[in-house]
Amino acid sequence: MARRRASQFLAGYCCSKSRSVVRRPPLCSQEPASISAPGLSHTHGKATSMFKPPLKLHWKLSSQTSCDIMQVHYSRTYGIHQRSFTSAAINIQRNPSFSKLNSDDICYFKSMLGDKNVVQDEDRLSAANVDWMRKYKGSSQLLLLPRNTEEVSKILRHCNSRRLAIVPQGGKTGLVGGSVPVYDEVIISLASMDKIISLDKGISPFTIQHSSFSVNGILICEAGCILENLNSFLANEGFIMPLDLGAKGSCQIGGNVSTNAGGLHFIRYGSLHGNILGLEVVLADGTVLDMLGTLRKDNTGYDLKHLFIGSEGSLGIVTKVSILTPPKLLSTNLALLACKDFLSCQKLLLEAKRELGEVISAFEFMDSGSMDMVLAHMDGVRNPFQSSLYDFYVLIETTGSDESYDKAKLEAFLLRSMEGGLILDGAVAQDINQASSFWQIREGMSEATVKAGAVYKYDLSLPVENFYDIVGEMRARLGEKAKVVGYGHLGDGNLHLNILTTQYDNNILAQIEPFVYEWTSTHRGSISAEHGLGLMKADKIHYSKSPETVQLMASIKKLLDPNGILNPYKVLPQSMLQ
Ligand SMILES: O=C(O)CC[C@@H](O)C(=O)O
Ligand SMILES: [Zn+2]
Repeated sequence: MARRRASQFLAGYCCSKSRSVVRRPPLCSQEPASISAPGLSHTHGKATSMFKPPLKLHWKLSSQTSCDIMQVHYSRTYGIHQRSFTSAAINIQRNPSFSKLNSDDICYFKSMLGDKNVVQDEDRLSAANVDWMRKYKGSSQLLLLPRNTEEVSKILRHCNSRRLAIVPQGGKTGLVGGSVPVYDEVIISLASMDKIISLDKGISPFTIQHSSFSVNGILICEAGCILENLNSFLANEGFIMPLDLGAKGSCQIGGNVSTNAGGLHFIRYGSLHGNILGLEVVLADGTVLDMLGTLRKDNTGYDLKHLFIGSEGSLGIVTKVSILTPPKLLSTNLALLACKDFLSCQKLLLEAKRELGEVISAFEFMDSGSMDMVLAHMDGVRNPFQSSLYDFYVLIETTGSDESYDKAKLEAFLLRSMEGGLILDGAVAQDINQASSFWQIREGMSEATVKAGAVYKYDLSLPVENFYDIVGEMRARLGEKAKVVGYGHLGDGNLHLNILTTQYDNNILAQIEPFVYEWTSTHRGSISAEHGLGLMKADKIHYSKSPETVQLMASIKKLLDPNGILNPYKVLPQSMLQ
């Protein structure tokens, strides 16, 4: 790969018109289909036809692809079976203490929710029983659609007294089987609870029943609000959500909170533990816990909301959320860069933190296998570079309030990095369409892995110095049997290790696990950085948490949900709870 001269690299965007790039246009954006791309140093003449209008990503697979995956899975792993896992290691029996639904239960739910919110229709049930990857599948006979907290409370009170297990369901975009039933759990969908209750803008706050304080950018909404809709609403008011995910078009804020989702802007805005100001949660017995505060500081007793953030619906159902929303800044810049090795990516991160500091709003990374995969499987995603593939790519987004200063700062940083050899090639988005097309590459990764065939997914937190080693070790272990790719949130030390094969195979799985968990544990990493444990890793928690810690978690679960009806078989080993 030829090193580019820095002057070549910078020629385009230095001379280009200064335009801020705004990510993620609202739905139905009417951006022009073609653009001139003076800023893409290696895409002159190519970009105009290359970049298409932004596509919305909803993590919905075409039925053809989905069926193929299901078929492979069913026929090769379990035959026709009500449970559908990629992992033979998951071998859980239905909890015998749970009751089976009867006609009285259905009558009760219908009288309380109305017929149309008590779903027994086969098609809708089969959609609700399976996760978006079509890897995890339950056999629930009932989907309930409560419209408010009171209805959630009544459902839980009834289910608890009858010992009917339940699974709370948001947008079903999870990757660890946490949001679908394992057996016949009643599915409680929060989709109908999608009201925005208030936004305190700090100037003329709406009336908020829980607080009369006026602090900038506090949104209160119901749990079923779709993340992207919240962001669109906030954009008009001058704010943004502190959270951004590839699945934003489908995922719901209640699910985001329950899984403590991380995503693309974590490096800037941090964890939901820091951004959630309050929650309303319904406990297993129907008790409504009103913790819907809007205060930045509140040390009165234990801060119980944190128990529910990331508990994956195993301790209670989140029904309302109060969240800090940062101001929407006007200047956004996005650069897609190619690096020769992982060490360069690491150094680039260090230098970027030093030189760009807090204006960095995303620092994403992908290896050449990931790029190759997304180009092969995602329609409309194009390689913005003329060279075939580089070994590593980094996506840096900066967001600030001073357009010319931010742009000049980023340009100077890129120039220095290129001269220092950390960057081989690069492109800076010149407008919204180019920015969207860069993000499509990164945001298309997850869907591409599923379209590529059978995929084993690992979501690891690792010290940056060991971050990429596991990819090499896994390649050495698996040889030709699988394609191993790595991408993720380098700025947060979060690697998405994806192992792609043509079909799910227990021999391959045995070569991956427990090795991947042991390796992560040895390097003092986490086996669950941002996707949760769900069903996939409930019995793997000990790789990242001490026995005493897991024991305390099990005690808390038993205290809050003595009958174990909330999202059973997930998060903690079943053996500790029955
Ligand atoms: O599919 C994956 O492995 C990761 C999904 C998501 O967390 C992402 O960062 O794209
Ligand atoms: Zn991620």
